[in-house]
Amino acid sequence: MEESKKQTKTTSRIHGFPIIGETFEFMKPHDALQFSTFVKDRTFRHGPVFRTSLFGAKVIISTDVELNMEIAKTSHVPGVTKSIARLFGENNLFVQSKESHKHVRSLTSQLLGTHSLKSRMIQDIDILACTHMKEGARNGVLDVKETASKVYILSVSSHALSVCLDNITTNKKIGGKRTRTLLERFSSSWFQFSFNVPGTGVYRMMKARNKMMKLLKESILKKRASGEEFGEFFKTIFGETGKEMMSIENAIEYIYTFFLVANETRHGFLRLRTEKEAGLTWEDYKSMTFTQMVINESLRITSTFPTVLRVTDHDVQVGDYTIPEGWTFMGYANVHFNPENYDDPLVFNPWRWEGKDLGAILTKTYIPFGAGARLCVGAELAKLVMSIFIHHLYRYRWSMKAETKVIRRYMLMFPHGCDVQISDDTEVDKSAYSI
Ligand code: HEM
Repeated sequence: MEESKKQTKTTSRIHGFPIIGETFEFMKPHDALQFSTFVKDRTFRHGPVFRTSLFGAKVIISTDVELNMEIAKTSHVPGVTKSIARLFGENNLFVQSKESHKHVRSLTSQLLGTHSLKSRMIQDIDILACTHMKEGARNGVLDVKETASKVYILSVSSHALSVCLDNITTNKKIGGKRTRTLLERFSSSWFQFSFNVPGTGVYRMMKARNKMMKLLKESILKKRASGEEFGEFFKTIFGETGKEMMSIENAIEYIYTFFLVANETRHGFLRLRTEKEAGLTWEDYKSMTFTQMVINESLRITSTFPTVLRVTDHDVQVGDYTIPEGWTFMGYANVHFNPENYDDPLVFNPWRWEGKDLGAILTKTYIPFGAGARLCVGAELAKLVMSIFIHHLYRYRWSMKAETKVIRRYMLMFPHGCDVQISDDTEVDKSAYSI
């Protein structure tokens, strides 16, 4: 059957130049709290589902909630650009096959699930957030994005990746500064055409990736050869019984995935330096009701990017729409901005969450972490880190710098950094502070 006949309700032709298609319009920076003009204009002209061509791929963009949910449930293949697929690697179990994906998701749930957060990670996150904020207050300035990224990567790494990180941060050939440079190569090249030729961002990114992978492999093999006992993370991924659940190559790509996702790849590493103080408990976290209302509202209103990203592996029929096999599908969370679901949807109003289930990461009208088989595996961790971060931040006097600007160019961007002025010169009665 011809494509045009198959797609009964999408626009009849793809616009833009050959190969490049509409990539440049799509990637134009826009206000982070608004949908891109690209999506708004085309939805207005062609309806909630339309076709386009981006980064050399045939793409369907949808703001139709039912279609988005159906694709999320029935399509397993992640919809990433070729440059991202290259970055994550061919052996990456998250993308290799349905079975390998199921396997790594189940491992990741053990590593980042509620039990692990509750029993171990909450304390590290608390210490890290507290330490970095104290240091920021001493210096009078705190880069919020960089600090949050450090908290993510270090809280995961202190249990999971410490073997590798130790080697990477102490490695003589590629010490701290070089490592940072390697990591900086990535984020700017995520959304690019996939030509891997010298001089391009993708080429530099792939070189950096190969160096990082080499270091990770060296670290694991060294640790194995030393006969030292592996920590819990490696016992989980390699299995306790000596029967390997994952090859070294797969394990390295798996670990590397977390470098990329948790770090968003452009921040340096700091070590845990403080002694454990009497920290937050799970009960404290669960009682931060207003903080969680703020987080839910922030995730609702900032979901101006596609949260369901797939390549269809079969024809999908929903109502009048038929999405043909092999197309990249980008599902936008328009449902967050529908006045039938949220009164005055463009207003930031945490109180709308009062009395709702604040722990839910997915409902019919709330999809900031995606849905279906590829629902974000870091969602619980993300919410915990954000809560603890806000909890500590509000113990200081702080204000955004006037020049700070947040834009979206598919990814969130902070062209003038994300610094806040911060000091503990405050008369607020901290003992009475509870959010
Ligand atoms: C506020 C923070 C975060 C947001 C809004 C977010 C959002 C998302 C979204 C929309 C997806 C795609 C789901 C789909 O296609 O249906 C996703 C997938 C994923 N996320 Fe997150 N994420 C966040 C934080 C994290 C963190 C902290 C980690 C790990 C440390 C993480 C790891 C992953 C992984 C591994 C996947 C792929 C899952 C799979 O393919 O099975 N995310 N995330």
